[in-house]
Amino acid sequence: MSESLIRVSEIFGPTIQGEGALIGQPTVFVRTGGCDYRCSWCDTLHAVDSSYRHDWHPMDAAGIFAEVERLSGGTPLTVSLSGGNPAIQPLGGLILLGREKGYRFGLETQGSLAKDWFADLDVLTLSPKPPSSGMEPDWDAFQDCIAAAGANTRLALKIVIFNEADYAFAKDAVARHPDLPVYLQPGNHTPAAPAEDDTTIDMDGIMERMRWLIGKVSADRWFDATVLPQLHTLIWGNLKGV
Ligand SMILES: C[S@@+](CC[C@H](N)C(=O)[O-])C[C@H]1O[C@@H](n2cnc3c(N)ncnc32)[C@H](O)[C@@H]1O
Ligand SMILES: Nc1nc2[nH]cc(C(=O)O)c2c(=O)[nH]1
Ligand code: SF4
Ligand SMILES: [Mg+2]
Repeated sequence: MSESLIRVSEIFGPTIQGEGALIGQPTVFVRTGGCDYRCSWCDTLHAVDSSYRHDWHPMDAAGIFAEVERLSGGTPLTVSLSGGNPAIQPLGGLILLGREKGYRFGLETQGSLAKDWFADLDVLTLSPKPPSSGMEPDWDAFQDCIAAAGANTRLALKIVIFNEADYAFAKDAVARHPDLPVYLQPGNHTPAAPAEDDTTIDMDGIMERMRWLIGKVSADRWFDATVLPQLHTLIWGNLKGV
C-alpha cells in the first residue's frame, strides 16, 4: 500500500456524535482499520481485528473527502475520525483538504501515537485505557500527543469506566493532566462479535453504571467532571454505521 493511502473500514453519516465533548452534534464518521491496542471490551472489533481486514479499503484523501461531501450534501460539518487507531493512518492531507472547504475535524485516539497533523484538528479526544481494558497507557506517548496538538486544537480526556479500579484510574489520569476537560463514559459490556449481527446492549447495566458513576463524582465533589453515556448506543444499540 502506498505511503499516502488510508486504510478505511467505513465512512458513514450524517449521524450525531454520540460521545464526549461534541455529543449531539451532527457529524460524518471516517473509521480507519487497524489498531495497536486490543481492549478486552472494544465495541469496534470490525475495525481492529485483522480477520476483518478484507473489509478495509485503501483510499486516498480525495476519494475519502468526495464520500464525505456526498454524505454531507456539500454542507460543511465536523468530520469525526476514529478507528481502530486513526493516528496510525496518514490523515494530514485529508484534514487540510477538508479544512479548505470549511469542514472541521475531530479525532478519537487512545494517545499511543503522536502526529504533527494533530495541530490541524479542531478537537483531539484522548481516551487512555483503564485497567478493565487489559491495556496500559504509555503516558510519555500520551504527553507527546498533547504537545503535538499545540495551542489551537481543543483537547478532551474521555475515560471509559466499568468498575472501581477504572474510576481510580480516571482520578489518576486527571491528576496527571489537570488542565484537560474530562468526560467519564460508562462501559458497554461485551458487545457481540461483529459477525453475529446482534445489536443488543445491556441497557440496565449501562444505566446502573451511570447512576453509580454520578453517585461517585457527587460524593467526591468532582464537579468539573462530565458524565455521559454513549448516546448512539442508547438510541441504536451496537448497530454498525450510526
Ligand atoms: C472504538 S474507539 C476508537 C478510537 C481509539 N482507538 C480509542 O480507543 O480512543 C472510540 C471510543 O470508544 C470507546 N469504547 C470502546 N469500546 C467501548 C465499550 N465497550 N464501552 C464504552 N466505550 C467504549 C473507546 O474507549 C474510545 O473512547
Ligand atoms: N454516533 C457515534 N458516535 C461515536 N463517537 C465515537 C464513536 C467511535 O466509535 O469512535 C462513535 C460512533 O461509532 N458513533
Ligand atoms: S484502542 Fe480503541 S479501537 Fe483499539 S481496541 Fe481499544 S477501544 Fe478498540
Ligand atoms: Mg463506537
